Amino acid sequence: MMAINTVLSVMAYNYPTEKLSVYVSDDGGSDLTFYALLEASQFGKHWIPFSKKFNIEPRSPSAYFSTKSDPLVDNKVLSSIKKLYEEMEHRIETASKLGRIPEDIRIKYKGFSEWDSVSSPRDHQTILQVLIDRRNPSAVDIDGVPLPTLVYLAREKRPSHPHNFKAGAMNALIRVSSKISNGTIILNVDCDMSSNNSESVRDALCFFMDEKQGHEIAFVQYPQCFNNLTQNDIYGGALTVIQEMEFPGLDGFGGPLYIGTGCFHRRETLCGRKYSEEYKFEFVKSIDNRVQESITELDVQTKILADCTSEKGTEWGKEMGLKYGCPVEDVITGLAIQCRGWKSVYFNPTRTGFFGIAPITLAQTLVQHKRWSEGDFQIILSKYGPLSQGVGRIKLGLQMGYCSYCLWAPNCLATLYYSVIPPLFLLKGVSLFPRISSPWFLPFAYVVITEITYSLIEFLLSGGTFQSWWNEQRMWMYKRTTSYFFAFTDTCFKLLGYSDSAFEITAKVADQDVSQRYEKDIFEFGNSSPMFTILATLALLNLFSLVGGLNRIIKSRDINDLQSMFLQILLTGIVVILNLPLYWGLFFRKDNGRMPTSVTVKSSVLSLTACFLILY
Ligand SMILES: O=c1ccn([C@@H]2O[C@H](COP(=O)(O)OP(=O)(O)O[C@H]3O[C@H](CO)[C@@H](O)[C@H](O)[C@H]3O)[C@@H](O)[C@H]2O)c(=O)[nH]1
Ligand SMILES: [Mn+2]
Repeated sequence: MMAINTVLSVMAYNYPTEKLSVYVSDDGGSDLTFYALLEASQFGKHWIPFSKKFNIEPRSPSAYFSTKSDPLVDNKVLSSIKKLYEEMEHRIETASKLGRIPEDIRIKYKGFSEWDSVSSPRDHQTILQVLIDRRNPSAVDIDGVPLPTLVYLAREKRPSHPHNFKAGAMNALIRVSSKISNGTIILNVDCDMSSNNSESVRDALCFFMDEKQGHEIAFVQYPQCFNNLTQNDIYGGALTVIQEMEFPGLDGFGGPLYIGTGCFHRRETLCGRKYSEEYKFEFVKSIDNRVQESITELDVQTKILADCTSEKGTEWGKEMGLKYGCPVEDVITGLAIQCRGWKSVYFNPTRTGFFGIAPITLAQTLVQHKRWSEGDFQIILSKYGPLSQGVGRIKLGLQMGYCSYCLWAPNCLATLYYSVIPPLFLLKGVSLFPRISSPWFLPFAYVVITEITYSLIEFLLSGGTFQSWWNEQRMWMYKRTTSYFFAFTDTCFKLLGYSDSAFEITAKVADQDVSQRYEKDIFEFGNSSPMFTILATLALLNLFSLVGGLNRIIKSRDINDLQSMFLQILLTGIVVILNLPLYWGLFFRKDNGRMPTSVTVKSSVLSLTACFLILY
């Protein structure tokens, strides 16, 4: 349902339907997805004219039905379309509960027969189905207006061939679409990211078609916004500062990063074309570049393009399309495009362009950030990095901008050091920082105060609240000590040739009680990931050190001790306060989202051992 809401939202853009084609890549290779899409193509015949007639926003049906009622929409029409939607939803959900397609439908559409030869999602032939073909005169909505083309693609997958994750899927789509509609501009969205603004296509085109500067622009990136964030945003999912401060900043140095979704690309640039001054694209001439072959011929010719062997001996994944071998295919591809001389644009209109789904558990968030920081770190180490290929090709400011993300992973070292060494030495009674009365205390005080004030001001100016800033500080620490740490070590192993990096998909569905806890801003631990053991060990280590250290100082009744230990007490104290929800999860919670007992035991043993080792 989520995916077809995305599809319907982009099919209903305010844009001439005969110039709009929608391609769905199903890397799961599931007949249920195909079935859902088939249903969506039928429902679209009602939905598209409805949304245009009443000019509704947003155009994802589920998002629209959950908004406040719109006085301009005829109630009778609304309830009938809502009924159609709910019936469709019911059919799709029944089919997915049963795990199979109703027999009558299966017989009616010959497309389903493709699945007779599918043995598993990772081992099947290419399945390409044109669900709505605009060359077909009967492909019209209930008012007789042509519908946008709709294509389903499950590229071939064989265990013997690397499929290259999302980048591989995108490249297959680029090739297949070049044979069917060959649009000049490609918008790419994740399956969970629906359009929230029906003008986005026209808006983006304004940049590309600008008479003075349009020809320099390779892609127009919208911010990645989420509509499932909670008020206090305990997992820092809003990425507030990145979207509101950093990306606009990068825009001034040649343009933002490509972040994989909500992005309009020039097809040609994405396929590897270099920028040149003389090159001016003629939009008018190229309007009718659709392919004229009949659908059956097309099918055979086009299908091959999504086969495993179609990339053999080509530049796909290297100089053409999205690059392979990096967990953040988007960022590395965008950087390569900018290094070829192109600019990008960051566009953040008042009416949000797209809404996606942010991870709703701590584990998902940390895994996502592991992928990001690992990918970004690999970029800087590769020959395509901002400090290698980027030198002289992009502006210094942009190089620095890329570096601030690419160096996330090695940043774990400093954070791990500060969350282990100062507390342990506090416990032992060894002072590591200057005492308050010393002039050397000033630089430390300066750094602490300015860093905190700056980050708070930046956060508030970006539209965040104090509470969510505080929560973000916790996530800052958690990401550095786990996601970035694993990303760093995995990359080192990879360099030594021990492992390979993959794209771990962010979960899109959750148990009801998980979602409920998320909505109440209650931390979700609930699994025994090694990341949680690290977090719990560090939290306990700081707690024991703080208690032990303060105890020693109080007993000694010496003000000098307090003076010389002040910074260590402050640091350890902040870590402990930030970790309050974690202690709660370790010792007091009874629900399924608490820390598993195994983590409690492991982390207690580890932290106590560290404390004993330093003491004795
Ligand atoms: O083998 C794969 C893996 C992923 N995907 C698709 O890639 C998209 C993004 O995957 P998701 O699991 O939602 O990852 P996120 O962490 O949310 O992705 C963010 O980070 C990625 C780079 O790491 C970018 O590509 C995404 O656009 C960006 O939203 C989804 O539509 C997936 O269906 C594939 O098609 N094939
Ligand atoms: Mn996602």
